[in-house]
Amino acid sequence: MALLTCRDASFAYDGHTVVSGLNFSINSGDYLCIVGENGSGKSTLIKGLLRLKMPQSGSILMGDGLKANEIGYLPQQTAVQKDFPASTYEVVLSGRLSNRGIKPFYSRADKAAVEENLARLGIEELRNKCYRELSGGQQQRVLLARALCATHRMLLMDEPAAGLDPVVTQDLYRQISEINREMGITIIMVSHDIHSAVKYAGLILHLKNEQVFFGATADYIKSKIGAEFLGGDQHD
Ligand SMILES: Nc1ncnc2c1ncn2[C@@H]1O[C@H](COP(=O)(O)OP(=O)(O)OP(=O)(O)O)[C@@H](O)[C@H]1O
Repeated sequence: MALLTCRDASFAYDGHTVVSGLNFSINSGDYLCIVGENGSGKSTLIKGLLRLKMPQSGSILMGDGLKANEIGYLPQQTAVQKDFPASTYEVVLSGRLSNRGIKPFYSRADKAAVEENLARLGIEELRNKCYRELSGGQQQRVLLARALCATHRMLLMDEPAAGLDPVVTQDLYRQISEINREMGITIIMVSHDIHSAVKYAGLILHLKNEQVFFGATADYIKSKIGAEFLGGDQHD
């Protein structure tokens, strides 16, 4: 069975439907990019996949033994998060909170997971630095390490490269791609960077307040909607 299946799902705010006709499945190891113009429903769908928002109609099913606490999340950063007064180490360690259960202290396994993910993202030397003093790209790496501490199965990301310069953005996308290929972690990412989306993702979901495309990236590039979106101006 698929890891996640959206079946005829729609989402609404105060009874007003903002995205509908969602029908797609994600299998273990997939890399999906959700694309579309501003206000097309991408973040709303992410909230639905995280179970923070219930569908107005239809359903979202988890399969393959996936549990809600096995989904790591890399949010769009708010000003408050950027100013968080904790060290890199503490921020990454906090990714283990959902696995800790009722134990009052972090275990040796929790600390080992932090070391592993600091190393994986090449940020060991930032461990004692205050999170708010890091650059935007470094902060995203720390949040990625934190999300990896929470999951071995699926990462959801809402525009992880927002506000980063092009070089740092490409580095971040490369690292995310490695995490997908080398660790087999399923990636679902909202991206405004359509060119990077088609470069790295195997699957594309295009929203326009309804699902207008879901399928392989190669087919998306050949489709009318894909060609238009790739050729046109990005509204960002
Ligand atoms: N909390 C909310 N209450 C009411 N309407 C909302 C709320 N959040 C989003 N919306 C509306 O739902 C629609 C979809 O918004 P959503 O944030 O999902 O789009 P998006 O594709 O992620 O946009 P962007 O690319 O700008 O981030 C928009 O019309 C938005 O105004």
